[in-house]
Amino acid sequence: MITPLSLFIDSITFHYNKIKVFDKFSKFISFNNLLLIKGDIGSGKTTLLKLIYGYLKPKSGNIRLVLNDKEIGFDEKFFIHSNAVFNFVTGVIEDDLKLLGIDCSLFSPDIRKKYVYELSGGELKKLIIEISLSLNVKIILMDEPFDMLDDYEVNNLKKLIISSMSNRNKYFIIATHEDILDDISDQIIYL
Ligand SMILES: Nc1ncnc2c1ncn2[C@@H]1O[C@H](COP(=O)(O)OP(=O)(O)OP(=O)(O)O)[C@@H](O)[C@H]1O
Repeated sequence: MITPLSLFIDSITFHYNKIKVFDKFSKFISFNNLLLIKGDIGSGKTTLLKLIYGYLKPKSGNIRLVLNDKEIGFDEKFFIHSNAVFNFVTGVIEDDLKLLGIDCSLFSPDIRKKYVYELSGGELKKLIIEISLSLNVKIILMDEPFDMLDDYEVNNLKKLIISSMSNRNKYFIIATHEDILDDISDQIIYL
């Protein structure tokens, strides 16, 4: 049986210079597999995801993910950017796989020998999602995962998320303006 993951957002305030995104925002949510973050354009979905991951720090308040009474560490999470190019450090896919400590043979030479710029936006997004699933991390955070994917790929990605939730015991926190995952989510934060 899966153990619920708890997200504690305790009175956080965050702003970019003069743009205030969160003002003493609080939320406590416990979920089994999939938490969605939804809201209008510019409502703060990406910012909240980055705060949960730890890319950004709140100016005040605090934010924690807790599993089995233990706070989740930075190395137990993986963040997938809305523009997947930002997930690749070296630009050579094989070198990035090595950096992440991934067995390169899991990926075909046709893919791993390529440079990031040789893949389309959709191909790159699929690749980074496959990479994240092969990592030994519990929690995968995704920012707008369906951008740049066609209908066929959107459905494949949904199937991949469903199978990873049940077979690999992964937790997903996904910021999206799409409704495609609503029916399989445990909880939704609306901003
Ligand atoms: N690096 C930044 N510097 C300044 N302002 C920013 C920065 N990033 C985001 N913002 C502003 O913060 C607010 C929230 O942005 P955020 O990207 O979190 O929203 P979002 O809900 O993810 O938007 P979208 O649906 O368009 O992806 C917006 O008003 C945006 O203009």
